[in-house]
Amino acid sequence: MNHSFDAIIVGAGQAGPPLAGRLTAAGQRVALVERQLFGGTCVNTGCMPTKTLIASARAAHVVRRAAEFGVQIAGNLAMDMQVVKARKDKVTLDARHGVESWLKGMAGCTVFEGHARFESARSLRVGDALLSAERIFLNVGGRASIPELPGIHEVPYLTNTSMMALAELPRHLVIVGGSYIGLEFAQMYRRFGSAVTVVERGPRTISREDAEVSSAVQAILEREGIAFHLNADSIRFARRGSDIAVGTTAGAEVVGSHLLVAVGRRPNTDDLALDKAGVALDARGYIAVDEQLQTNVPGIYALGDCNGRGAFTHTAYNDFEIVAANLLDGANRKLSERIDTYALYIDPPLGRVGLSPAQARKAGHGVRIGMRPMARVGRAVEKAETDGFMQIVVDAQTQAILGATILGVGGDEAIHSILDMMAAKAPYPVLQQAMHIHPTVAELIPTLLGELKP
Ligand SMILES: Cc1cc2nc3c(=O)[nH]c(=O)nc-3n(C[C@H](O)[C@H](O)[C@H](O)COP(=O)(O)OP(=O)(O)OC[C@H]3O[C@@H](n4cnc5c(N)ncnc54)[C@H](O)[C@@H]3O)c2cc1C
Ligand SMILES: NC(=O)c1ccc[n+]([C@@H]2O[C@H](COP(=O)([O-])OP(=O)(O)OC[C@H]3O[C@@H](n4cnc5c(N)ncnc54)[C@H](O)[C@@H]3O)[C@@H](O)[C@H]2O)c1
Repeated sequence: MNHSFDAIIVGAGQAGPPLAGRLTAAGQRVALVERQLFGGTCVNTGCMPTKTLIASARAAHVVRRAAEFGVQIAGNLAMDMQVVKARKDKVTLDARHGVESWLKGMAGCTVFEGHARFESARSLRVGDALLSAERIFLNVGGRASIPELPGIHEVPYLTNTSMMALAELPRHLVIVGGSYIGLEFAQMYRRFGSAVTVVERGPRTISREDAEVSSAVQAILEREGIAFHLNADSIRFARRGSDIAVGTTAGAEVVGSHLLVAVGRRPNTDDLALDKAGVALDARGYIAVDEQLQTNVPGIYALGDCNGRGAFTHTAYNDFEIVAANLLDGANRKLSERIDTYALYIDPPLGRVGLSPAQARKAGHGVRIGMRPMARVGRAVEKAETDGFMQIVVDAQTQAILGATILGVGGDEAIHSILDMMAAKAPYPVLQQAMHIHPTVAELIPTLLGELKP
């Protein structure tokens, strides 16, 4: 069957559904294709389920510390992993059904459930249906990358996706990959009560961060009892009875009951028949896009994780906003105008915006830096959560705020105070002179700016 539309959207992740909303509201006839779960990674196997599980893990952590706050609890703490999973499943399912029913009830939007493959630059096949349109938007996301490491196919391994079905407490969870996914799961399962070991090939965890952030994060996690094997240059896997042995360095191995592989993600670009449309990939296999998110083929756009220009829900959503504004509102928004920002949801969280000190120096800025341990932040002291530090980097000549790091309680929220000033292109004295609410973490940001050092 042939179907003609004004636009085809492939993928119901973070950019596709809101784009369908804007295009149909503008009177366009839209086809939206989803092959698996509405809401994509964030809703089903990424942000939402992990942050829900992290909330359960934090509850356990707070209970363990109860006596410090004068709260006496009789008996031992016990996790009911069935309840933990059921709570996570409900949050995920509610969100998935919300996206699905929104799209299926959207006037002007026809939903096709199946795998889409290009037949030409203007058409895609989904099962028996051949869809054609002048504009095609790819929001196909990515999946866990599983490299051909020695022995990987001889052992049962988990990814962020299969972790979602786990309803038991691993005796010993070994996590290969010490970055965002690995560290969030590491602390979560340690707090649930598992022994946890992180095996990382590089010399430090979260290697995109400055070394002082990596070491502070590792120290926080080690204090909770998580073991780290860094510089693991002999990663290999073997069965040991019902357990799994993970080779780390020459002659050394870690044996655990469960294995999570979290060594990065790859885009879902290999099964789209992009060659039939002539869409070019970059060297890493991501769909190459210009400042407006358009591919080398006019009329075909790529949004979200599949374009390699961001790897977060907010970057996927921002891609949607740029495309919608340019196509429907006559704007000229550009990808390069957005400011990098994200959080790592260990507890306390790591909030990041813009350049780190090392990145700023590398980019040629003369820098001044404000730095304060959370132990000198009243709000953190009151809450007895004094791990971490806050740090801000400004340009010594222009007074522009270049970036900031808040590793500490409330860091994921407080960082927005700095992000928004950067978006407004305000020089740092504007933020320094703002009166902030006491007692908050953010109230120390003006203080930090009064303590800048070269
Ligand atoms: C464990 C984990 C935790 C995370 N935590 C956070 C976090 O806290 N904060 C944050 O900002 N980001 C987080 N992320 C990243 C975030 O989930 C992703 O950046 C985001 O979901 C990307 O959205 P997207 O729309 O690009 O793609 P996706 O959400 O992956 O959506 C793509 C959709 O396209 C569909 N699809 C693919 N190919 C086809 C095809 N050929 N035909 C039809 N349909 C197709 C897929 O089924 C999928 O539904 C996390 C990721 C993981 C894995
Ligand atoms: N809070 C958040 O926003 C959040 C949370 C989780 C994931 N995410 C997104 O998901 C993406 C993927 O996260 P990730 O942690 O899987 O990947 P990553 O690319 O950030 O890190 C992969 C890690 O695995 C290590 N590694 C690679 N090969 C290895 C090997 N053979 N043996 C041992 N270690 C190896 C790397 O050195 C690196 O530390 C992130 O880029 C992020 O955008 C975001």
